[in-house]
Amino acid sequence: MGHVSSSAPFVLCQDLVRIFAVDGIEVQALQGLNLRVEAGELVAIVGASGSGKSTLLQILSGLDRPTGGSARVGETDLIAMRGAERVRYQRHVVGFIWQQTSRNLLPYLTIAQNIELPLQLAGVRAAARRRRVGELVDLFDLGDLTDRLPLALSGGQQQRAAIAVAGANQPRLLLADEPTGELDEEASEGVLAAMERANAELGVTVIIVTHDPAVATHVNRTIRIRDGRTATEVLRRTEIGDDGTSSRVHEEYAVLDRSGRLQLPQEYVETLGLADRVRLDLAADHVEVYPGTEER
Ligand SMILES: Nc1ncnc2c1ncn2[C@@H]1O[C@H](COP(=O)(O)OP(=O)(O)OP(=O)(O)O)[C@@H](O)[C@H]1O
Repeated sequence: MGHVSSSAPFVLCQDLVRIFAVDGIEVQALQGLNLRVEAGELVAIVGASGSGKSTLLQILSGLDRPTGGSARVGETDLIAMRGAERVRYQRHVVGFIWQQTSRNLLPYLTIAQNIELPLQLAGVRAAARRRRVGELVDLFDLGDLTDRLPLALSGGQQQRAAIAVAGANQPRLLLADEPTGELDEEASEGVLAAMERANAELGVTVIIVTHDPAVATHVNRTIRIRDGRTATEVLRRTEIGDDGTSSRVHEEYAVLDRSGRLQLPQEYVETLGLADRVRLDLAADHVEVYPGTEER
């Protein structure tokens, strides 16, 4: 295994390719995707249906293996890892929250028992388990719900409990696939706030895959995937105006891959009717892109 410099990001995917073969037909779910996430970040991954978001999460969770490229989380090489290391990775490094609320919790265990189970499986002693369950119940406002079965909870409450379960063993990376997909707006807000709390209080790096535009206000970086590649990123930061008031500013960036490739936003392409080839001009401090066929 190669040496990892201390400046490497916590999550690093390079040129990730995932090809599925169905009935002899190949589907390229990921076509050279690049992703960097620093330790402690809270990011969202958005993109149209079929753009490869779930495929990426399956690879990061250790459930699936890419066809090509490299993927690393902390010290773990997700492509090289084998049996025992894969199990250790899934139990201790990543936590996962599914869209289907019913898939995250065992229906015949109470909320407290659900949170305790991963601790039991990890061999945590009874006293420490009780203490940890108490902390998670407080952190995610589950106090009145601990003795209930999952089906006696609302969808939003179930997802908050799912975050507590996923965070029980102090994972370093929390992955959520459409965690608000089955929820109304108010319940979604509660779940996204709980993801923020997990990030801030448990210090876990969080990646949320979603269609939900509301997520943008809860994260500092939104990564848009198109056709299995990273297309653009929106960074959110606080700007202090001349009058001293602060406001949140969103800035959109196109992502340049290691080979210098870039996806232009679809609306630019359509507005200027760009197709096949474009003409590039290098100016002193920027690059200009012109429709290739037009006489100028
Ligand atoms: N196990 C599989 N077998 C065959 N094809 C697959 C498999 N998983 C995903 N695909 C295909 O790969 C592409 C990307 O799928 P993926 O589920 O990653 O997209 P997505 O962005 O998560 O979409 P959605 O938002 O609808 O969940 C799609 O064309 C999909 O049909």
